[in-house]
Amino acid sequence: MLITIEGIDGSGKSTLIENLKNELKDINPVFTREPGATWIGEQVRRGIAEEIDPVAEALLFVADHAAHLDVVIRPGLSKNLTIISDRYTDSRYAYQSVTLKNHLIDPVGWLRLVHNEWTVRPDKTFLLVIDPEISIQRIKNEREGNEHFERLETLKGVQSAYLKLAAEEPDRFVIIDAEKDRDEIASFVAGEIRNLHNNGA
Ligand SMILES: Nc1ncnc2c1ncn2[C@@H]1O[C@H](COP(=O)(O)OP(=O)(O)O)[C@@H](O)[C@H]1O
Ligand SMILES: Cc1cn([C@H]2C[C@H](O)[C@@H](COP(=O)(O)OP(=O)(O)O)O2)c(=O)[nH]c1=O
Repeated sequence: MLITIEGIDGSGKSTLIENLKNELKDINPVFTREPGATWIGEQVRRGIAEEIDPVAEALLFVADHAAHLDVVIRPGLSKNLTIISDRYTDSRYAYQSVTLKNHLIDPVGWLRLVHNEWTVRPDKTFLLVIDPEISIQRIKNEREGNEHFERLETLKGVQSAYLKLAAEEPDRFVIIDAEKDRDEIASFVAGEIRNLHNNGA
């Protein structure tokens, strides 16, 4: 089973994942992430830091995804493991719909074509939703915040793209109020994943 955790920068994904590692020890899921599950992730990070051409950047994220499927996702699913990924394809549909909006007429349509036929659809996606002003504040408290995605206007656009995706696939997406207490969020998501795991087993 493939579970993904999505949300804008500073929405609390890493915090949630760390808590899930504790709460789901009995299930022993595989924790993974995009970008960065393979060496291609290092090139993606370089591309982000250098603010390379948005089409080149998008295709690096796609290359990272293809390698991630090959090395982690498909082998894990074939062993019937429960996989939890910190970001996945919806990150592309949400972020690149913003970064490519001045380059392509229909960025999401283009991205769907690029992924079709080889990607693997998640069984469930938990989307952390937060006021982008609050997420920016959270990020500022802990890091420099110079990644080019970590800008208020960008994060507002990314979040509305995420919400549109969630509205299109209500059975897959679970929307989480990311402004709630972190322990409350973690125990709710852990409970949902445990149920899915038990029903799928
Ligand atoms: N539910 C929460 N309430 C308040 N602060 C939170 C919550 N979840 C995470 N944080 C804090 O917000 C910041 C960003 O969280 P993080 O998990 O790194 O987000 P992301 O991985 O989505 O970028 C961290 O300082 C973290 O401690
Ligand atoms: C997976 C993915 C991430 N991103 C962005 C989101 C993040 O701002 C950035 C780096 O991802 P990530 O390492 O998850 O960020 P963080 O610094 O919060 O741990 O890349 C995309 O634009 N497209 C994608 O397909």
